[in-house]
Amino acid sequence: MPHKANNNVLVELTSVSKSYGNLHPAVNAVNEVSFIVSRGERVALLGKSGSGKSTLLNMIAGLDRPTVGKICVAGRILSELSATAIADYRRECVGMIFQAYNLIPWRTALQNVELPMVFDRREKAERTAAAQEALAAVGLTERMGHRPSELSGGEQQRVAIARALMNGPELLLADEPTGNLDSSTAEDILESLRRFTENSQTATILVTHDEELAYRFSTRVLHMLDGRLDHDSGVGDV
Ligand SMILES: Nc1ncnc2c1ncn2[C@@H]1O[C@H](COP(=O)(O)OP(=O)(O)OP(=O)(O)O)[C@@H](O)[C@H]1O
Repeated sequence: MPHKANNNVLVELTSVSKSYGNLHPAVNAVNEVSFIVSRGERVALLGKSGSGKSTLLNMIAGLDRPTVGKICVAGRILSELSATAIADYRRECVGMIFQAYNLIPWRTALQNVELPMVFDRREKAERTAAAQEALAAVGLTERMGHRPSELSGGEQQRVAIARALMNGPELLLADEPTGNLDSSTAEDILESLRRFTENSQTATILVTHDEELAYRFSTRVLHMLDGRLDHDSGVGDV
């Protein structure tokens, strides 16, 4: 029977490994990892410090390349893309959020959110309106003119979410996004991320070492251990 393509598959990793062979002894940060993420899923990558979570996320983001193995996202095989095509992939397909927010300190919230649209064909006024709408969606209408140092940690992370969603990504990647936040602010942030996957054409992969958070947030938890995928549990399986 001919193989039937599953249009729901957004991310597919096949035997992905990453080693830092120039070090002695060589470090196998990620070892033979394979998994599929379908549209509509919220997946947590859970593991202890050093288990390879960030390395894996960065490879899916196109920030780093596997030593061996294949990563396919939204029909693009990342290892076959040129540097320009990887930049297009990152801009068109991926939104990324980090624990440290990574906002530009001398720019306002609005300017930070407008930033990913610099290559956009839209008029400046249209881009500003889109950024205002994104900030309103995360509840920051009153804070648009503030710089990061004038915002709380939770507000800064919401600006980072608005920025990550600005180009309409299919895949949202979040690396310990609530690591610096108190629990109630963290819950607000997770709620914003959950809303993203309400549109079933998208998916989120969230890296965390916090087991409770992983199960609370996601529909599926991938356990990493020493660079390997230890097990894969649907929420409700445990
Ligand atoms: N650029 C690098 N050069 C050499 N080794 C690296 C590099 N980046 C990561 N590693 C090593 O790869 C392994 C996995 O690191 P990684 O940051 O992916 O783990 P992690 O699970 O995200 O950890 P944490 O939760 O502490 O961020 C670690 O042993 C780390 O020391």
